[in-house]
This record gives sequence, C-alpha cells and structure tokens, in this order.
Amino acid sequence: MIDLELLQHAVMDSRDGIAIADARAEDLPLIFVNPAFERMTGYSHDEVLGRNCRFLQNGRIDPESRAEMRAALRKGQGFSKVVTNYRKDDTPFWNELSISPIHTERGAVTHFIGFQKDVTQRLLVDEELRARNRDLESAKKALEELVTLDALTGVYNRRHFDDRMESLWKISSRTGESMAIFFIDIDYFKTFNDHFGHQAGDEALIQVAQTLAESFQRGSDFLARYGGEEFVVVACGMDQEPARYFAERLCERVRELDFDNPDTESGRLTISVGYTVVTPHGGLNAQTVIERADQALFEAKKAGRDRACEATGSTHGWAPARRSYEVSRRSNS
Ligand SMILES: Nc1nc2c(ncn2[C@@H]2O[C@H](COP(=O)(O)OP(=O)(O)OP(=O)(O)O)[C@@H](O)[C@H]2O)c(=O)[nH]1
Repeated sequence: MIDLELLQHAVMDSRDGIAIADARAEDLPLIFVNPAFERMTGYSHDEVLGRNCRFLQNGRIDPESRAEMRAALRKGQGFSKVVTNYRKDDTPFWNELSISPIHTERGAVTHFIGFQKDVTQRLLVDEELRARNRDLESAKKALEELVTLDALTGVYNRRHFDDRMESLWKISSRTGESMAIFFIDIDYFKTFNDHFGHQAGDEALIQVAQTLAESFQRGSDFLARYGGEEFVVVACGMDQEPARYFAERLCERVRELDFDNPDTESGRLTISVGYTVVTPHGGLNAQTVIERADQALFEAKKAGRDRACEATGSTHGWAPARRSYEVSRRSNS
C-alpha cells in the first residue's frame, strides 16, 4: 500500500484544485479543498467548508451543465465538463471540472472528489487561434477575389476567364456537351463616356455586368469582363436555339436599362453580341472558338450594332431603323 504521507503530498502539492464533498450529508457539503483550489478560486479552506460547491457559479447557473451534473451524481457516476466558474472576486474562469464518486465496497457512494483545472488561458489561446484562422481565411478569400474578380464590376476578370475557359473546354470535350460563347461589347461607349463622364461610364458598366449576370444564372454559365467595355459569357450545355434567344434577350435587357447614349440609333445605351455554339472536339481549340465569337461580334457591329450575330454570319435581334452606320470602329479593348 502506498505511503499515506506521499499521498497527502500529492494532494496538497497538486497544481490542480481538489475538492471532496460528503455524499451522505444533505446538499453534498465540502469537507476538504486543497491549496490549489484556494489559489484558483480565491476562497480559503475555512470559507468553503460545509458549503455546496455551487458557490463557484456565483448565482449564474448554466442550467444545462447543472442538469447534466445532477443526473450523473444522482446515479453515482462521474462527470466532466468545462464550465464557467467565478472566483471570490467575481472574475470568471473556465474550469475543466472532473468529478468522480468514491464507493464503499458494497457500492454506496460516500464522497465525490472533484478535480478542477483552470483552462482559461488555454481556451483564450484557442479562441485567439480560431480568430486568427478566421482572419487568415477571409484574407485568403479577399486575395482570391482580387486575383479572379474584376474590381469595378465584380464579375470574373480576363485572367480568370482564360484559365476557366481552358478547363471548361476540356470538360465539354470529354462530355461531348455543346457550349455557347458570347462576346458582348457596349456600343459607342466612348461617346457615352465623352458625353456623361467616366464615372457615369463606370456606373453603366456595373449595370450592364449585373444585367448579364442576372441573365446567366445557371451554375454552368460563366461571365467575365474581357476588356474595357467587353464581356464574355460561356454557357455549357447550351444549344443553338436557346443561345440565339439569350443573345437577343441580352440586347433587349441592356436597352431596357434605359441609359441614354446619343450616338446610338435608339438613343439608348446598347450592346452588340457575337456568339457561337460549338461541340468541342479534337480538331477545334478554345482559342479558335473565342476568335470565332469575337469575329461574330465584329459582324454585329458592322451590321448596325444593338444586335446579336451568330458566328455563321446570320444576324438576329432587334433591327433599328437603318441609318448609314460607319464601318465599325473595332473596339481596341
Ligand atoms: N468609364 C469607363 N470607360 C471605360 C472603361 N474601360 C474602357 N472604357 C472606355 O470604353 C471606350 C471604348 O471605346 P471604343 O473602343 O472606341 O469603342 P466604342 O466607342 O464602344 O465603339 P464600338 O465598340 O465600335 O461601338 C473607351 O472610351 C474607353 O475609355 C472603364 O472601366 N470605365
């Protein structure tokens, strides 16, 4: 049997608080606390003797922990949990509490022995680490957005489009799914800027981008700002007929934004759309298809703007009363 004096040293010198309650007396009064308990709680041995340990909750009882603890103790079982306790001076601390019953040989519970560890510092460090991780995560997200999103309009930028187009192309090549690519350019945007100012131009770009984003909302659709006043949309799994409909609808929706633009036929801000629908295969590459859609955009400009033109050469969409359009000043964006 281990030396009693040694056991006494272990209890009295323990860095964790130890408290013993009498399980046979009413309301489980404390009959012993060690010096670490006194240091941790600020209460002296004499102050706590005969009292139920609930004084550590200082009246602010966590009903859930209390119910759990009561249920365990009633059944003569152990209990462990991190609970909020209060020192004598009312400062809170997190107590990693572990209570074990002491049984007689016949199984009756005579005492409960509680081990208390002040884990406040550890939890604060954990919380600090979690907060830092959260900060890092949001910094990472902000950085990713900075790299992939266009700062003005919030849609993807050209760089991200180039990466994504390559992977979408590969996926569609494997699945044999069709793909529609739309190039969209605001008409006479230089005039708009000259007339209303660069800030109004920025606002118009934001509104146009938003309109395009609202028009293409499927998860497989991908919108990016390709250059100054030029956008590109890739819609995977879209066939020719819906592509034609979408392209025409885009022209309509931008017109309906109702921005004035003195140089266009309708007097409103309009766009031209060039698009192509392809089924990726080995003999075709993404770049060729992009050029094809871009060429269709050029045709739409040449044919009078505010319209959609498919890469085959057919034009669709709202046809303004003709006037002698100048040959398209090809956007240098
Ligand atoms: N406000 C604003 N204007 C921009 C931005 N990026 C490009 N632009 C303007 O867009 C205009 C594009 O002009 P052009 O390439 O001549 O084309 P356009 O006047 O739209 O004529 P078409 O495309 O031929 O119909 C230029 O005046 C650019 O300064 C931007 O971020 N904000």
